[in-house]
Amino acid sequence: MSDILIKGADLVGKGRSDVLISGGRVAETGSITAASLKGTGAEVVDADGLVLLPGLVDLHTHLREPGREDAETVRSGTRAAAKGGYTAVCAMANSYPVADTAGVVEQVAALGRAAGYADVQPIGAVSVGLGGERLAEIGAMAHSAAAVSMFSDDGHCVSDARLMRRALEYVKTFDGLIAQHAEEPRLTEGAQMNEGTVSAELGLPGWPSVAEESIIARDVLLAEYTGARIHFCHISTRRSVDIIREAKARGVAVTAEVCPHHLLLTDEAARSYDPVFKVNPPLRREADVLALRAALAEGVVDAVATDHAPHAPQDKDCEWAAARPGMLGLETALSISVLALGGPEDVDWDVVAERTSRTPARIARLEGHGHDPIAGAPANFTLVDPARSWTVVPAELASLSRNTPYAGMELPVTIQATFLRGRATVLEGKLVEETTV
Ligand SMILES: NC(=O)N[C@@H](CC(=O)O)C(=O)O
Ligand SMILES: [Zn+2]
Ligand SMILES: [Zn+2]
Repeated sequence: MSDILIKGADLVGKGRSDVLISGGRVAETGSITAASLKGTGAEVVDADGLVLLPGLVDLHTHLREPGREDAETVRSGTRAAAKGGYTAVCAMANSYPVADTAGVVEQVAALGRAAGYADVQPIGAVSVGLGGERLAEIGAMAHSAAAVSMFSDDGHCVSDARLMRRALEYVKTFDGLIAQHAEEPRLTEGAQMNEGTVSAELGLPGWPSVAEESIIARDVLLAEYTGARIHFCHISTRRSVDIIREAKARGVAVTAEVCPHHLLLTDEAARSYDPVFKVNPPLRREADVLALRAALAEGVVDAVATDHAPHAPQDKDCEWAAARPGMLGLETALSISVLALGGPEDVDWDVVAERTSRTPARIARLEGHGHDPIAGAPANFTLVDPARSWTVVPAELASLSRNTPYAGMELPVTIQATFLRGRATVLEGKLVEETTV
């Protein structure tokens, strides 16, 4: 692997510098001339006008392998991740078979290594088969080669309070984390979209905010009682933010993520009856979007997570009620995050780095990720052009699926390059086709 000299990048928005990468780590920063490197064979990457960020880390990715390789594979999903500026993704457990044993999580991690586009950290299921009844082999997954520290039944809520209590007590023994999909199932039976005036007008059964908020309130109390860490997936309402803010003020070990689509889109989109806008939790009201944006800027919401949820055409190109919930996210997340945090000209890149990389890396205990470019740091970075916008063309996405809600939209900022431990996975905005680990 040859050395790489990144010339003239704006380091996390704090000023221009060169960065020399050698042996997968940052060797040196400052002013480094190409001439002084003569003979070392360093590849020079011109980063004039580009912002260098720590490689993005996604706490919530559905890679669909094993089981639904028609919608996504570990390889196609991590290629989408690299294109989106990600160097690490946490793979949700709702595959077929479910990732509820050491064997499955080890397989997913191995597929990630073989593909070589981003580090894949498997998330283990909380309950056997996501059934919500018996704890999965949490200890075996934690102690496996995949070293699982995050557990989630995502797609389903751990609605049984006793099971949640036991799961929290268990993961606390090894500093693990439960990531909860907060949805009280009795309040969302048959639900199709956010419960409100739009659902009433469209005649679609509603998914009320309180179904999310009541579980978050309960689980904050269980986390406080057990002293364990809890993380809330894809929070979508203003009152969820309030509950989390209050819990944090009391010192409860709670963290939360928000998805790009909940920072931009509202339930008005359902008027099109286009199932591309069907997602769980559903798109909410403008007031929720604004509260989530403010909470993300403030840090009450700790991280942006994509909830990248690829679906095959037959599961999306059908009537609204029959369609599966979920939308693509990896290739558009940074653009939407920048929009939600003030737009490309006013955004604080340090806040972007905090919410999309450093904090999620800390939450998932991914020690090699979320580091700024200082000497000795692992070279997991992405280079962003803040001045170049792009138009989302579904057919051009690296994902195997096409269910993006942003088709045809012009979005700010483009990913120019991504480096995974000093090796380019994306260069000049394009995937590097040969990746050898
Ligand atoms: N978000 C979704 O609408 N769908 C997710 C499941 C989930 O995140 O709950 C999926 O796996 O498709
Ligand atoms: Zn979920
Ligand atoms: Zn999900």
